[in-house]
Amino acid sequence: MVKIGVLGLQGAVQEHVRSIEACGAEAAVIKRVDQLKELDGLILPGGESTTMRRLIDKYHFFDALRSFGESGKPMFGTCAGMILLAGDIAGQEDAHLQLMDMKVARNAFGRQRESFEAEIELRGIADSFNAVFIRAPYILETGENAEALATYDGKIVAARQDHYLTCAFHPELTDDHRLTEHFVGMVKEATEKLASLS
Ligand SMILES: NC(=O)CC[C@H](N)C(=O)O
Repeated sequence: MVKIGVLGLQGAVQEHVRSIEACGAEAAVIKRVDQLKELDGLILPGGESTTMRRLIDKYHFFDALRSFGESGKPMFGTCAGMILLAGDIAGQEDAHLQLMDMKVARNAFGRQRESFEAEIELRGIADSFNAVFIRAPYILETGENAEALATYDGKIVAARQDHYLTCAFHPELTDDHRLTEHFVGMVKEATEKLASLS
């Protein structure tokens, strides 16, 4: 069984744990850097990216999170987690982990639409998926290696690049676990591949 962590510094942590377990994988809340080495994959949850970044620095997670991704272990960033993964953030000089080749815009759906739900198509994953958006970002552009998996209102709201997965909404807040299941599949695949290399 693969073990998937949820970065537990801030945000929607428990809901992701429940969702990982519903997909038949083992889940762990990660609060210390040394816990990362037990993991096959990691979810960066939704919450507040600025606060999360402050805590990442405070608890010395920054380099460890980058190395985790660079070692080939899958990461899934949801909402604020998408902002943390992005290589470029509109209107901001410094991005955070810069593990995914994409430019994102924060709080991008506007004030009138702070939170909403929408049915979207997740390419290759679900024809119709109820997506919960909360002060959501979206992807303005993706690099060559990234593949857009979903759009809403003409904006890219989910993407995959190699072993990185990201979405602008909160898949952990409904009982539809298909996107998390997709990530669990990515983790299984990567774990087998990394084992065969070692
Ligand atoms: N629900 C969320 O994760 C919101 C993200 C938040 N707007 C941010 O910039 O971090």
